[in-house]
Amino acid sequence: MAESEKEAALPPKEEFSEWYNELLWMAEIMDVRYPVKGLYVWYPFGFAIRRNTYNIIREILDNSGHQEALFPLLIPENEFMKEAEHIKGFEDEVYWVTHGGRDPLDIPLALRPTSETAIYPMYKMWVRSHADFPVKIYQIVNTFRYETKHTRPLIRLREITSFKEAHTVHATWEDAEAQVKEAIGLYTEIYRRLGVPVLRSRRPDWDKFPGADYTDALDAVMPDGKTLQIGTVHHLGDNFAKTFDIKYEAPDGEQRYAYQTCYGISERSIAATISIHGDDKGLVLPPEIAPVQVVIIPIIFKKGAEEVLAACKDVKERLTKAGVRVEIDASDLRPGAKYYKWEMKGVPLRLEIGPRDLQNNVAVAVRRDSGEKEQIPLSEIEAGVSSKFEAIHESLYQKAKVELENRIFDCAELEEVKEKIQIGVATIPWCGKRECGLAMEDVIGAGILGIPLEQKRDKKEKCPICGEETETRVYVARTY
Ligand SMILES: Nc1ncnc2c1ncn2[C@@H]1O[C@H](COS(=O)(=O)NC(=O)[C@@H](N)CS)[C@@H](O)[C@H]1O
Ligand SMILES: [Zn+2]
Repeated sequence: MAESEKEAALPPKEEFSEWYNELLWMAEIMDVRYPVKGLYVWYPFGFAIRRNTYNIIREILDNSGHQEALFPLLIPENEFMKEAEHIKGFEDEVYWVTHGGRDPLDIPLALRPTSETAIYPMYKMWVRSHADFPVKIYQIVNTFRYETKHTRPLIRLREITSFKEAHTVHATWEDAEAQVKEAIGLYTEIYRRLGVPVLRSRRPDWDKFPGADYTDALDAVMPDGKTLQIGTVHHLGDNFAKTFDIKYEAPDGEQRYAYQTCYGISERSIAATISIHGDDKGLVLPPEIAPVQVVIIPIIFKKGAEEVLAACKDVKERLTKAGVRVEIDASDLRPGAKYYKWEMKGVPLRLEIGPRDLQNNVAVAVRRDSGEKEQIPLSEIEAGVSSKFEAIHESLYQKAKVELENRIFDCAELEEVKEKIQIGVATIPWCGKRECGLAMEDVIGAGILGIPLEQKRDKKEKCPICGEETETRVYVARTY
């Protein structure tokens, strides 16, 4: 895209919605002009962020006993329609393929909105004995949901292009429960690697995944105070095992229904990372996912230009050998225009090298997140750069954690909740009864997000609806 096309300025971040849309375009992450609502195009730069992010997800899953596989996109209607709860949950969202060429298909095929009904008929054939457990398989695919709410790139798509879904099988309800806990831990670690702090909570029963016993979720708090569900872990009980007849031979020779979990992350992981770390100048990327981690800017004067360029090339070679993704910007743009361009793209570290720096045998390192400038001796450039990366990641994560803490408000009554959820997440006591929860949502005009997974139950308070004593507080928030 020509530089001139992007002369439009990036709005300030506090105009979050406009900032977000403009940034996806100016940093060349997504092109939203594709002529189907809810479908968007990954630019190469954005796609590199996706690749680096999903490398982290794969690493963490593969190192915890998961295996990656791949199941078909199209699901025959008779399989899709088997689990009543699941259907109810997805009936209005599923796309159907009804023709092959001009011939109507005798069995319509669903485009997977999620893959339980594609995978579990196969699990029925694969699972034989308790010795087969735990099955821990995941796939990273595109899924399709006919979302009727407002679609948004990376946040609410009709084609979810980066849907990582894990589907596990176990002998007992308790084993599945332990797997849910492991998955929550793995997701928390994935988000720590992205510098994104999360709220972890159990969704209220009326908000759980269709066909699940319960749903635990990870939410990020976005700069506008709304929460974004960036990961969910579902305990499926033996509901799907009964529907798809997934049985195993127990040690005592008995045939038993299996217990299952499933858990998913989508490109919302990237939406949260961009939104939480970005600033008025554009992207601020955690080094591990930045497509360009270091940009070298030669400071050229007539005298000594060759030496400077030669030194820049040498630094680039050494950093490349050390596994760093590095570019030299030797274009004829003015230095200020170069800084603008690479700051927009969130390059974590800029190295400036001019004739004086050469005399002192240093490069000037400028951090994208803090703007801090520091000289690094050229002889230690690899170690210097990698320690800068660690400092940047740690500082991004700490800053985001403080920001999150500042957006959680313990409220005493519902009126205060209504006010606080305009800027963040409120907590309020809840007796746990459905009618009180739904009544609360009516009064507040927003949903109960969930019961925090780690909750200090140290004092008795009163449910604001029925007055019953309770030790439980819930998160309440506006959500995407
Ligand atoms: N329309 C959408 N666009 C982008 N991400 C979405 C969309 N719908 C859901 N997601 C993300 O996908 C995650 C998993 O979706 S889900 O419905 O909660 N769970 C499942 O589908 C289960 N089968 C686990 S994979 C959600 O937590 C949310 O982060
Ligand atoms: Zn109550």
